[in-house]
Amino acid sequence: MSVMDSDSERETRRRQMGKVQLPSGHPGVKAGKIGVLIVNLGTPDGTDFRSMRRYLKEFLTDKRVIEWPKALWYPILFGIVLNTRPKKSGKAYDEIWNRELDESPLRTITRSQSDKLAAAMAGIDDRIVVDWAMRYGQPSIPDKLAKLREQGCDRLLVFPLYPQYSASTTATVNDVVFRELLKLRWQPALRTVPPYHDDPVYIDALASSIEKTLAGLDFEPETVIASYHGIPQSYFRKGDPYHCHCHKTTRLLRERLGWSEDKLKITFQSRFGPEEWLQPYTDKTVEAMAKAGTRNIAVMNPGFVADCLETLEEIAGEAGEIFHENGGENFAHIPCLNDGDDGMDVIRTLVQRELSGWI
Ligand SMILES: C=CC1=C(C)c2cc3[nH]c(cc4nc(cc5[nH]c(cc1n2)c(C)c5CCC(=O)O)C(CCC(=O)O)=C4C)c(C)c3C=C
Ligand SMILES: [Fe+2]
Ligand SMILES: [Fe+2]
Repeated sequence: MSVMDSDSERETRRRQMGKVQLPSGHPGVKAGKIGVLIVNLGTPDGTDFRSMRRYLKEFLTDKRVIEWPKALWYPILFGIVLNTRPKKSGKAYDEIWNRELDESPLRTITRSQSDKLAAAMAGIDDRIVVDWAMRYGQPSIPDKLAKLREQGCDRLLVFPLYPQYSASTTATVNDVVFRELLKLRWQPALRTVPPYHDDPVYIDALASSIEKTLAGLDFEPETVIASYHGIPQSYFRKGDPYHCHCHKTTRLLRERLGWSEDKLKITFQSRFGPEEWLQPYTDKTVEAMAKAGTRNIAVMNPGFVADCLETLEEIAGEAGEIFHENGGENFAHIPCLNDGDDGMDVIRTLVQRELSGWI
């Protein structure tokens, strides 16, 4: 027995261990566990056209992601995007696919983060059950919520793995969780992890990852670019705090490293569709810097908790090519925090903090 001491908790534990005889006709009752569900964006099951189309359809029909009215967006989505994009995106995923496990790196890394978090939490409170899910694709949030409930979790902490809040990422994870709870008679008590863009544990982990990567390079970057996934300008104008969160992370990181604005620049990547997105754009910045005579750069992705298509293919691959094609000499990609010690320290610290009062 670890921290469980009250009579009702002891009773719950006895019930879980099968020591309590329920009266006949009484439905099975499982309770007393605390679920922690970490959630990242999503992943196709394969790089083939059908898998890619299924994944993109789920993703791009989410009203939080594409805010255009259905009457305008669906003819474009079903008439053009879902006929062309699956092939193009499938090719890009092919370049980074984890062939050993036949899955995307995002799925591999998220599962490992969950396993490592489970191991860390087991030493803290044995009622905690850790699991992971994807907002789009598999394993789905509804399936994992059902599994946690079946295991007796009557308290739930959901962790959308996005340091900077955006309606297109954080809110859409929470939406699915809230919608699922609507269906339950016996709902778990619910908490969600808030954005942590300015948390010292996160800023320290980023600084340490920069320092470690730079120490292993055979060149010194004149500039390090902090490249974040973009969102349309219109979302920002409607009040999404994402832009401010990205800027604050970058400013705190600069202060922590003692660097100037020229040494650590902020940019936004992964534009999609015809709208104007947050600027400056990463690809245009890398091109302009190379053309203007910068020879050595490194790019990091502080907004991504795990390496994925957007960091491995778009930045380590494409942005590196753009830099070299325009006269740049040395380009390095600083890996995401992933399941390394610094990254796990961030996840574990936040989970432990948000569970306070429950453990
Ligand atoms: C309007 C479209 C999109 C918005 C808004 C958007 C916001 C957003 N996305 C991430 C993180 C990731 N996005 C990823 C892939 C991806 N993103 C979009 C579109 C929007 N994203 C598309 C169409 C795709 C699919 C890939 C492609 O076809 O290009 C991923 C990678 C997933 C993987 O398996 O590797 C991540 C992660 C953030 C953080 C964000 C807003 C803040
Ligand atoms: Fe995206
Ligand atoms: Fe802002």
